[in-house]
Amino acid sequence: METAAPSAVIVAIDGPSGTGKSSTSKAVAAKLGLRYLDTGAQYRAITWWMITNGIDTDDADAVALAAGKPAIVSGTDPAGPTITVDGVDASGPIRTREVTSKVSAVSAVPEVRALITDLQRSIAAAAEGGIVVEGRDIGTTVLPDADLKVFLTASPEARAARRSGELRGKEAADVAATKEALIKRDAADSGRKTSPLAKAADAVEVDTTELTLEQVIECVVTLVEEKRAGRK
Ligand SMILES: Nc1ncnc2c1ncn2[C@@H]1O[C@H](COP(=O)(O)OP(=O)(O)OP(=O)(O)O)[C@@H](O)[C@H]1O
Ligand SMILES: Nc1ccn([C@H]2C[C@H](O)[C@@H](COP(=O)(O)O)O2)c(=O)n1
Repeated sequence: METAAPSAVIVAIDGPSGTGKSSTSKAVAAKLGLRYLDTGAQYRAITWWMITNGIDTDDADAVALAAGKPAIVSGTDPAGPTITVDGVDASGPIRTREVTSKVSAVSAVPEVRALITDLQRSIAAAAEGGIVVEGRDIGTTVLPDADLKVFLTASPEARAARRSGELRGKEAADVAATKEALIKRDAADSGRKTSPLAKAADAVEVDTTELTLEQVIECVVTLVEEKRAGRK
């Protein structure tokens, strides 16, 4: 595995869905002048490609056979991260309900994980000034030598309320449905055989349930600065 330049700081942020990984990672990267990689977006992108190309996402053999076909490219500017599939902007389509409901099945296929993991490692290695990479298996599998590993958690109620807050004008009943959907997705992501959602043994766990987003960002910035100071 290639490694980034010695001065670069590599930060791995993992955790279940809705714990604040993307918001925190983007803000930390922007504050510290680091690149930013949303690995969930890559799994969503390959899932979207499977759907639009008529591949049955529950057929692991078919998904494995097609996995190498799409070209997925991630832009790592924290002020405007991008994702394209075969040159087409996929940032909108990857956030649909259909993709969200199918992404756990596609991301559980070992051939998909092998390809996307290689892509993630090459992006991290190319980030000369350092990078914040967020996902489910970054600290355990993708970048086990990361300088700092953070595992974000939050109660299912807090996560569902946060997600429902994004859906303007919806009924309160959506909070219950959202909570059920995220618990189901976490169970699938934690239960798969290949690099499941898990906290690395050396990760710092941060429970964000009672914290504002700004407090979480400040906490992670401090952890990165402490690591940097320790390396001098
Ligand atoms: N500490 C917090 N307090 C309140 N709201 C928060 C907090 N952290 C994140 N949020 C909000 O919760 C929502 C989900 O956050 P975000 O997308 O960053 O989570 P995530 O862990 O990346 O989710 P996923 O894994 O599903 O992509 C966003 O609307 C975000 O603004
Ligand atoms: N490192 C990763 C990142 C994501 N996934 C899978 C599992 C998630 O349910 C899905 C979407 O991620 P999100 O956009 O919600 O962060 O992608 C994974 O398996 N490994």
